[in-house]
Amino acid sequence: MINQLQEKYQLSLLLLLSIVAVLGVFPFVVIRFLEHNYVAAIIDMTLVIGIVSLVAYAHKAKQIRLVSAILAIFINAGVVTIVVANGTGSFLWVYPVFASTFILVRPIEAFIINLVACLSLLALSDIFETVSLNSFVVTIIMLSMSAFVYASHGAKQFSLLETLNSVDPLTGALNRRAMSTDIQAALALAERQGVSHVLAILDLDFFKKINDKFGHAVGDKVLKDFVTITTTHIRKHDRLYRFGGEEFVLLISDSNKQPQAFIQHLRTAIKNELKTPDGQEITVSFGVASWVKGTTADTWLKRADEALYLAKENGRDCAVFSKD
Ligand SMILES: Nc1nc2c(ncn2[C@@H]2O[C@H](COP(=O)(O)OP(=O)(O)OP(=O)(O)O)[C@@H](O)[C@H]2O)c(=O)[nH]1
Repeated sequence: MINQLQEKYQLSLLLLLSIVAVLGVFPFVVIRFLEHNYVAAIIDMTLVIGIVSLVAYAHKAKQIRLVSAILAIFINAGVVTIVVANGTGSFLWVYPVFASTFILVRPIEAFIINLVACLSLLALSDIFETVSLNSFVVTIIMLSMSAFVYASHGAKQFSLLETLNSVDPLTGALNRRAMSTDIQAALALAERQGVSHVLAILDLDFFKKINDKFGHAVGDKVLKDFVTITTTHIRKHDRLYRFGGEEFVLLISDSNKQPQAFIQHLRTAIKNELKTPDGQEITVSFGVASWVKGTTADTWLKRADEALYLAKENGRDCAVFSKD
């Protein structure tokens, strides 16, 4: 969800950049033509057309990160070219272009792109015969450093927001919001490409007794331990979500061809490793439902929940697979 928000934000920045390019650079294309400075006019025109085309492609293909990176390199290369070709007449464009780079790519990437552009300017342009090299170096370092600090701060805040939005604060498992988004994505993948997933609800057995006997704080620790243990036994692409209380959802990706064996292995591993403070084993019941054609998020969870009910009825510490 936050990722979608970030993509929309990045896309709106790209759109803004293309508007600025058209409104800010295009008049110079006309001015350069009128001045018969055709080289500069062609470079400016190439920049405008390149920026607008790349942004249109990003909008259509949703390749926002890739296009942003290409655009960052493109505008830096563009500003170096125009300064080399046009000299001090285009020199001031270096500053807004360097600052814009931090909007397009990660701070460290922007810093490197700026550095390469800066060194290219020093090597290729003769503007430093008229512009003070010391002033240029100091002002450009100040600009890049300020933009770097500001962009890094923004990136950290975004990552914190992402964590707050998608992670259960007690256990560190993903939360229900993330689960809803991922289930929808898994359903779309299954319908489009036949990449199916298995969904399991995991419920700790007699958890209330643990709370009653050892207190809520120990209950909390058991939940945390459960997440740590489970996470070490699932693969990178599998996802564990806290569904509520002592109930968790596991979304297992298609590449696991033997979900039954995997679930039984996981159940045994948790039983062997998850303990009460006095060393008693804690067991877990599983209700498991594979994706079938026509599955919705609600029916998938319902089938897993019904299977879990049967697992509890069967005496707990077991996994029941939905038959439909
Ligand atoms: N410590 C702790 N306990 C919680 C939390 N959320 C829910 N619980 C407790 O989990 C317990 C769930 O109890 P039940 O629904 O009866 O389930 P159970 O005792 O595990 O029994 P079965 O599921 O039938 O095996 C309740 O006592 C809740 O108070 C939590 O965040 N921390």
